Amino acid sequence: MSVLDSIIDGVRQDVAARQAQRDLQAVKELARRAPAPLDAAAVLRGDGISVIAEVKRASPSRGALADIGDPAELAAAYADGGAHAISVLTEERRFHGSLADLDAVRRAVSVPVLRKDFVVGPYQIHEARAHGADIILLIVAALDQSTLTALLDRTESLGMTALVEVHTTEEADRALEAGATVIGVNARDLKTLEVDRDNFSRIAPGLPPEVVKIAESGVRGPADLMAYAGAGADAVLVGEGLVTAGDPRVMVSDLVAAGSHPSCPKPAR
Ligand SMILES: O=C(O)c1ccccc1NCC(=O)[C@H](O)[C@H](O)COP(=O)(O)O
Repeated sequence: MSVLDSIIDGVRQDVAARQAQRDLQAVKELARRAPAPLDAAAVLRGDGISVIAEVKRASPSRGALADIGDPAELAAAYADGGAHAISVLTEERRFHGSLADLDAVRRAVSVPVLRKDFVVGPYQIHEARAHGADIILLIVAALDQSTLTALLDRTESLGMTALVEVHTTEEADRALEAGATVIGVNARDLKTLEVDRDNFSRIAPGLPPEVVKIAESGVRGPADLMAYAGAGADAVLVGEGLVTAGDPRVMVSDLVAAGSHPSCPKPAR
């Protein structure tokens, strides 16, 4: 079984357990009562290269990454450093995340918040909204085409932004066919877990100019952000580099400064 398949297997079990406690209608009702979502796509396509800073406790490739302490404090430090959005891993078994982390981060920051998980059905989208998320991750490799399209439509019907993640040009074509307007190219191969930053420059130039392009994984400092910017990124998503940094606020601030420097390339629209 591949790493992705085994993660999805656990996620399906965990979603079923939560749904047995609180059914879809109840979660939809909580989502309806949540404050309106922020326009994350507008934030991410703004001036300069946007930085999405991730609350990431552990990963399948590295195991435990850092004792991040209070996720609210970490997220507040990211926002203080100028992060344009915060990503929160909520998958429990391999990333040690939780919906409690999402709640804590939502309360701590006013920038858009991404629920980063392995979405397999509509329940998790309403759940994300109920917990205050503005953005949801949809991984093309984990979804058949009709499910991807239905989940994208469901996300947009709730006023949220779907970040559709691809790893290959074929997946990018599927994302576009489904109607994705915000596409993340992940440098981490989901089979080998190897990070290849050049994956972005192989795929992003083939995406339409109006699509918001996010370079995911492998950013360890401003030079990586600049390289992604040169290949057409509107935004970068950074996890491990930040949670293992001595001072995450300073590292975010260095990334934001690099991404807004006049010498930093920005995609022409
Ligand atoms: O991080 C992993 O090991 C991983 C393994 C399998 C599926 C997804 C995985 N990571 C999720 C992500 O996409 C990253 O958390 C995100 O892009 C940030 O990457 P990084 O800055 O390299 O931590």
